[in-house]
Amino acid sequence: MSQLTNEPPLRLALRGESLLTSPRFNKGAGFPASERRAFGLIGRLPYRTNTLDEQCERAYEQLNSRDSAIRKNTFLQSLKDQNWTLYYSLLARHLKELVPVIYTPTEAEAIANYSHLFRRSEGLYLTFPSQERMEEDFLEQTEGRVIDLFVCTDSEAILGIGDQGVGISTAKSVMYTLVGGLDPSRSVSVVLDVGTNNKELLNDPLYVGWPSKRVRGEEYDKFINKFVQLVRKYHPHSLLHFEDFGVTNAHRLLDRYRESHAAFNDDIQGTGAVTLACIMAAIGISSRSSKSGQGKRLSDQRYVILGAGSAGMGIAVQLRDAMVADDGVSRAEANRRFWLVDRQGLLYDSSTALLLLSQADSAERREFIRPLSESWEELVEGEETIGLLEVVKRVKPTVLIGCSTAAGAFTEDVVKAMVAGLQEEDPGARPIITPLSNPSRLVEATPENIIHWTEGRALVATGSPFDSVHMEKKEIAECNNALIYPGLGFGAILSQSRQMTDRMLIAGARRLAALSPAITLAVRAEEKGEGYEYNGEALLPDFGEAPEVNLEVAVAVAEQAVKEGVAQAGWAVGVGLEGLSKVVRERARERIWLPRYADYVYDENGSR
Ligand SMILES: NC(=O)c1ccc[n+]([C@@H]2O[C@H](COP(=O)([O-])OP(=O)(O)OC[C@H]3O[C@@H](n4cnc5c(N)ncnc54)[C@H](O)[C@@H]3O)[C@@H](O)[C@H]2O)c1
Ligand SMILES: O=C(O)C[C@H](O)C(=O)O
Ligand SMILES: [Mg+2]
Repeated sequence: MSQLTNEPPLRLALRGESLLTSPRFNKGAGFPASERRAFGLIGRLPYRTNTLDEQCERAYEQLNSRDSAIRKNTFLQSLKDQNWTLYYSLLARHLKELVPVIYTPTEAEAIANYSHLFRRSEGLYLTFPSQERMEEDFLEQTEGRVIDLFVCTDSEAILGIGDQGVGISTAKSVMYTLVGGLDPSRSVSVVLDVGTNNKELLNDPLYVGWPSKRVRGEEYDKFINKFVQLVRKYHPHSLLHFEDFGVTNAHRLLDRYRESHAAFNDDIQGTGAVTLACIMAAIGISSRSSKSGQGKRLSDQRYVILGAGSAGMGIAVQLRDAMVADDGVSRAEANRRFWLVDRQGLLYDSSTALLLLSQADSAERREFIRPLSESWEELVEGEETIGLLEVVKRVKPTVLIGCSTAAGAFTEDVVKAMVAGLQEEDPGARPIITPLSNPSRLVEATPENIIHWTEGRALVATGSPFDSVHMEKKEIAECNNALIYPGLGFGAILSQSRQMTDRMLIAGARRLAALSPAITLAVRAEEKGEGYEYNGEALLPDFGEAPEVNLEVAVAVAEQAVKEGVAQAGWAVGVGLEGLSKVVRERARERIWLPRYADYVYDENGSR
């Protein structure tokens, strides 16, 4: 028995060098004397045994001797290659500080330099020219393993930095463990290498991916399908997470697979869910601040979204679905609350706009196209594009969302026009502005600027982390899908849901919104019968609280899966609604993986 955890010792078949080079089981200087003897490690390690605390202290010192975020990122990557327990313990102890180092925004730089920083391979690389042997390669790494999660990418639209050939899935998997509590030995990061159209990479002799133009069309679909069918055949209960696929494939693939497997597209659904939570919280604050009523309901708002790609459409659809579910409005009515602006300006039914649309896969977009009849005619005479500023002046949005990759697109003019439009109705109105493009340098406007241009009135959240703004002490929430997807995924895995349904996503978002610091304070004040005034609290919980928050999200999602009858886990079958919450929470707590050393005994038939 482990003295710390009361768990039985782990039976291991690895010894000596193989144990020290297994990141999953290695303890480095943390191996106690008894295990050093049993596993042939005495001469392989210096004398003293360190505690995990001491190891973390040493690793933190080493990390801090690196002077830039990218060098810290590479150091942490090496640590992960050596010792998972130490890596995750260190991250967990400095969560808020280190999430931006291993994930957004530093991960963008790491991926852009993937081939030059490359040291050790990680995960499963499935490459187009080797597709004949895909099953063999897949089984080589997965056979006999229990796998809960596959995170796959074809790297065509990495964050806002475009086609990177290979990258991203490992950083996403790390967040599943770090904040979602998923056992890292039960997840696989998959690179689906179908080439790249990035000329710099193609011309780089050190590029490690397949140096060929991107495969498209039927051949591409067949390749992806082959992979998905392997996942379905060998791991039918796993969650299949799609990340950073190009806009022409993202929706299509999700629609194709989501009925038959628990498939999830993070850029569409993760972003949709975290933004829904953020907007719910923001409306909670704006409606309390506004005299004439900015409106309490999602359907009371006017939304302008810049960038109608995977994220923009995911957000529109998620907000729309929540309006239909919560506000009792029809789908058509809810669609009319949105004005989508892309490269060609407002999406409206002019011939040019439709021609541009037909070049992209636009089934989702079509529902949101504005009819020309709504008094834009005089504006478009002789010119076909209706730009963001004009849209903002006309629409007077209460919510402005950016997921365009267009750095600085929310100009002072745009933001001030939004304020002016709202103040016509109510001088106390609070514009809700969320520039979500990543990494930080692509943000549509910095929080600092937005807060100043709006004289402190705006409610702001961003995609990448930003410091708080001192004017009126505004805390800037990070509205990044990593605040919710680990919990959404854990909920689906915990319940072995056969699908990730829309209602599971809404349940997760609703739970996250309820945990908003700004809302929590408002509700507390009201419960005590005290007056409430917004004082700049963050709209969403901080990443430092992400593990607790994601546990709550997971519980909400798993509960919803049971209620909807899509949960297939043994514990979920036949469990009644009464006491469901308690059962789900207990199951979740049992499943959470925490970075700590188990005791080992040698067994030649044990794990390796
Ligand atoms: N905060 C988050 O959690 C989160 C999640 C997903 C995506 N994002 C960010 O959102 C951005 C978009 O991601 P995506 O996955 O939707 O990419 P995408 O390529 O699918 O979509 C981008 C869209 O923006 C449009 N666009 C490009 N330039 C524009 C301009 N100047 N004006 C208006 N529209 C323009 C493109 O035509 C496209 O439709 C990225 O920067 C990404 O990092 C953030
Ligand atoms: O990766 C992130 O930080 C969020 C999102 O998935 C993105 O593509 O930007
Ligand atoms: Mg992404």
